[in-house]
Amino acid sequence: MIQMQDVYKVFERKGVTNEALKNINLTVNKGDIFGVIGYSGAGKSTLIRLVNYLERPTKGRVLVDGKPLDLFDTKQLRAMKKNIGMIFQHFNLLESKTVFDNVAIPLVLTKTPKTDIQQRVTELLEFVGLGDKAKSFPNELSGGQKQRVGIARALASNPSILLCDEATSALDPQTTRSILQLLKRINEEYNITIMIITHEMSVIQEICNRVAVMEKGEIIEQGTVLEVFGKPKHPTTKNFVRTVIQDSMQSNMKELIQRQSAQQRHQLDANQQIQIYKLEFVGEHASEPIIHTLYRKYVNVQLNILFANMTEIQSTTLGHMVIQLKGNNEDIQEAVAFLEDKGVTIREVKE
Ligand SMILES: Nc1ncnc2c1ncn2[C@@H]1O[C@H](COP(=O)(O)OP(=O)(O)OP(=O)(O)O)[C@@H](O)[C@H]1O
Repeated sequence: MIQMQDVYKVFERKGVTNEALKNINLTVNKGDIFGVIGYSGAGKSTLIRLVNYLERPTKGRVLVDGKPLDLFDTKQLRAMKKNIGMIFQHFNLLESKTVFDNVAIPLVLTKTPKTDIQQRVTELLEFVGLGDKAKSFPNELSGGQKQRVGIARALASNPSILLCDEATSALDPQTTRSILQLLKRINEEYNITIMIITHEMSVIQEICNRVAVMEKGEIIEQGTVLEVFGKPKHPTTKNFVRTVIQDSMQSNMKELIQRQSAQQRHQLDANQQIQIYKLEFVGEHASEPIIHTLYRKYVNVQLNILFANMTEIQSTTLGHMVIQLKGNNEDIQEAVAFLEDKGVTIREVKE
């Protein structure tokens, strides 16, 4: 478990003060794959570097497995660092050493017997899918393979925590996916807690169970991935979510519908109206035939689906829909009440 309590980090250089982290409070539970997302300069790298004490907080406390790092002596800090592996965007491999020797580095540093090193490195290379690359040099590998070496090296000392600093940012989408799947296996099979920093929401969507969104050194929103993707509150979070979930129509579609609705309104009977609503479904509501029931039950209301999208987050379906309801006000309100009763979040869209 990793905890940060009221953490601040201020950098001072040549008389210039830079408040990189402000009032950070977060808990990463054992077994989590915890994502931290933010734009460049938000403070993500500084935050993750506090966990293995590459940076020290100016104020506040970082605890690993309930123990405050600021109270550790040198020996305890060394043991803590052994317990925390880290992988990097640019892999940080030694070009002059073979794949085998790169993975062996942490074990050589801790004076592990040669036979144990041989066994452990061979086992790790098999695990990351590089069993046949032991004698290769980093410049003979693809980006994805280099990151696999980085992962094997980070696992060499049997850590219980793995920190990933933009680990897939230099990789193409397909390679990114395979590396993320490998991280998921590490989390599940070795029960390693993972903390990932990224600027890509697709990374969070793919493997994280919890997420914190950072902006200008602060955490502006955090929660389960389902909560944050389902109901983002802060405008920056909404922008990130929109990069992976299309929750509304494109603007040219909106204009077309506005024009059509305006024309239809001219032809309405005196007591009729047209209303447009945005619906959000989460979990089991997304799989129930709610719209079908609405259509069958409220025969005086004409239903028109203008937009629909379903996304899977953490094995739960998230649905977004825009519908047009035409009828008299009372019937429309009854239909809306039915949807609310079914747990659908519904909001009228004003044109
Ligand atoms: N060693 C340092 N000395 C001075 N300022 C620093 C130092 N490290 C980071 N900063 C500053 O702290 C702020 C946060 O930087 P950080 O690298 O943590 O952000 P980030 O979200 O990881 O950005 P990026 O995605 O671009 O790496 C920035 O304004 C940066 O210039």
